[in-house]
Amino acid sequence: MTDYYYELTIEPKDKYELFLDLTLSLTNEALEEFDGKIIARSEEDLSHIEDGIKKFADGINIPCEITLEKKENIDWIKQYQESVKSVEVGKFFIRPSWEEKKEDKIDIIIDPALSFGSGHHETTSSCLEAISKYIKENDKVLDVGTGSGILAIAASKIGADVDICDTDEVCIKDTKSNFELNNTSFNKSWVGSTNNAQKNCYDVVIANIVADVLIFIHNDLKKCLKDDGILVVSGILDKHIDKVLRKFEDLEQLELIHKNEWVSVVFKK
Ligand SMILES: C[S@@+](CC[C@H](N)C(=O)[O-])C[C@H]1O[C@@H](n2cnc3c(N)ncnc32)[C@H](O)[C@@H]1O
Repeated sequence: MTDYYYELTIEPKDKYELFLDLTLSLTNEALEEFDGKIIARSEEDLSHIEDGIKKFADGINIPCEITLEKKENIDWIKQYQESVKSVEVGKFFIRPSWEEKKEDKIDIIIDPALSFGSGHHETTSSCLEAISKYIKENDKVLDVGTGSGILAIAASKIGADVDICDTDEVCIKDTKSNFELNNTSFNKSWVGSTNNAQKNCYDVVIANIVADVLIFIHNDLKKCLKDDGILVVSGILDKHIDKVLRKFEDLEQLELIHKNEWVSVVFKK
């Protein structure tokens, strides 16, 4: 890509089609037509076309405004990449694949995609803090509502044995490719929720969903936990925290993490 491109704008006051045909015959570039104007863009200088059109307009005595501008080329891919930033949370450094890893942190690569979970959102970063603190090697972990798979990847990088589920099939697909990208693996995956999970099976269950869904699935979340197991629930707006806490009153509350208006809670069964 060159640093500059040329933009030629032709605005004939009459016989528009004639000018259009002539411009088409003079360049191989795609033309834009807008508001009675013909616009050609090229990384090559277009002054020979400007001259030709001027001579033609003078020859047939039709007024025609012609401007040729040299404009700066913008590298849109570079601009987009610069807008996607890495983030450091707990033991983890989450980065897009085009950024360098950080030596003293556990490396997680998540490229922007449709599924939720880049590490920037308060709910995800609170879960990553909880994972840093509560998950140990060989723990059996279930990530409910895995999204991009970021939390499951984090747990697997600590050495946990991870299962994943999400009601959205696309998320399961994205999670699989993100696991490959991170050169790590999970155990089981399914499209669906905690009602399909094995009972009394997990040392840690993480669910970053929303308050209403957490309330709806609260019994299943508890059932799949082992006795003494840890449950991390997240995605709760602070105005809904009381109604969520009421559903988990039978568990011991270990920690409540508040980030802006978002609350996450860590319980022990
Ligand atoms: C806020 S995203 C969390 C993504 C990721 N775990 C993170 O922490 O960034 C919530 C995810 O939960 C999924 N989800 C919604 N309802 C669910 C349910 N009842 N059971 C399982 N997953 C659900 C959504 O499809 C979405 O991918």
